[in-house]
Amino acid sequence: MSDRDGLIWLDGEMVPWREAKTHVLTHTLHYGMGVFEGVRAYKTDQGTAIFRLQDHTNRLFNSAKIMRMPMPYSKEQLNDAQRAAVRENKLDSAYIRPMCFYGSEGMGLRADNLETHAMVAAWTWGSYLGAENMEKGIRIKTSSFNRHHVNVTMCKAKANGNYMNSMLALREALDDGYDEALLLDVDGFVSEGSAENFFLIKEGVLYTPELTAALDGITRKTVITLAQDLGFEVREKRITRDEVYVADEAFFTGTAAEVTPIRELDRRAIGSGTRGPITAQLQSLYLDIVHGRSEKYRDWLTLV
Ligand SMILES: Cc1[nH+]cc(COP(=O)(O)O)c(CN[C@@H](CCC(=O)O)C(=O)O)c1O
Repeated sequence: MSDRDGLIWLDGEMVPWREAKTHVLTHTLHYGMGVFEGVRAYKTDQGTAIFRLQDHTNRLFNSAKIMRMPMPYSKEQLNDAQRAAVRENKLDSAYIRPMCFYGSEGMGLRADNLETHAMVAAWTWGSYLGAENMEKGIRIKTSSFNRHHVNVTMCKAKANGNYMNSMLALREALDDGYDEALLLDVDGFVSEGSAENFFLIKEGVLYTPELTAALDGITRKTVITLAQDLGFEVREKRITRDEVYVADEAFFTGTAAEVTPIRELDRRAIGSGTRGPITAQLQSLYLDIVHGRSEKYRDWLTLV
């Protein structure tokens, strides 16, 4: 990722991509206390637009607040940085990664002179779980790793260090031949994917786990709104893995994953074993919206 042309926003300046470096004694590199976002910009007939930019920036600031990381920039500055990262790199569509981290001002857990730095990079990133899987659906397994207990790390913060749990779960799933992991919470109820929120559909009703150990996903919020606008009932509840086995449909949501159908959990086909009809309807509407093809939800788009 480091050897490419382009520009990265770093601490208020656009710097050449290859020069956007940090010291090996960067505190976050050692201890994982940093916060980040995953944001997508899409090509629309009015130009390139970022989906729910303000919501993502709000969550970034909330994550920093939870981690008690002082933020040296305003929300407006971070919004402008994300728009600039897409625009200055001349990207029609992009995955945008804002990240705030502690620098190399000090080492050790007791370092009291740390400064928060901020970077924003943007690059082209296609379908997160494979274009063909957006129709066929993915195969997932229940992970042997639980999602964090809500009082171990802070699950409403999109914090760098939380993603060791995600990587352990995802790598186990991939090694076992699956496309993604489904993580249970410490009580054994379904929480979320390694980088996605989870939904199932049973007899026309959508169910999604109560947030607790899961990230408060922006795509999850979006899909709940869309489903309700389409007249579907959406319930947040504790979900067991075997409720997924006998569900009619299931899917993941996320900025990177968008709306990705799940066709199988733990070698049990879900419903017909492919993308279900309600999943297809929500996926199609979501993709119309992010590409600016829906007037009703245009407020969610910010032109770069
Ligand atoms: C743990 C987790 N849960 C749910 C979500 C969905 O949240 P939202 O994007 O606001 O709908 C994400 C986003 N995962 C981001 C990082 C992916 C990565 O591989 O890095 C993303 O989708 O951009 C998570 O990381």
